[in-house]
Amino acid sequence: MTTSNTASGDVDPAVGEELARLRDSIDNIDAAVVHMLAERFKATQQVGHLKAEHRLPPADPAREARQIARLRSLAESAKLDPAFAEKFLNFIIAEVIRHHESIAEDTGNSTPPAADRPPLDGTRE
Ligand SMILES: C=C(O[C@@H]1C=C(C(=O)O)C=C[C@H]1O)C(=O)O
Repeated sequence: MTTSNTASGDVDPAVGEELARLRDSIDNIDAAVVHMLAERFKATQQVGHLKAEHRLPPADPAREARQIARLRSLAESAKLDPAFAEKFLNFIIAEVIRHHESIAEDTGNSTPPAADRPPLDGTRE
């Protein structure tokens, strides 16, 4: 078996260089994720204000179901675990819904609990 550590306990310089190169790449990706999330939240904040203004409910479960199906499919194509992609999207959406609820409260336009909400596509049973 090859070892990447020297007798003194230091990491082999070649391994250290490879680790640093990979970590540079990870740092760039993390920065891109943060910037993309910031842009996404800017857009969802606008949706939150639009919904509050028009007394629409903060959450739209039908839209979420479509997004999850789409993201799972994209994840499969990209060889990313679809269950992880779904959990990640749900985590973000939960935060967005919290923002929308607080925008609605601040606007004085809170909507009734989910069971009493009309569907967003305009259909009523
Ligand atoms: C942003 C919206 O509001 C909520 C948040 C969503 C999201 O973060 O993608 C999707 C659906 C809604 O539950 C929306 O209705 O489009």
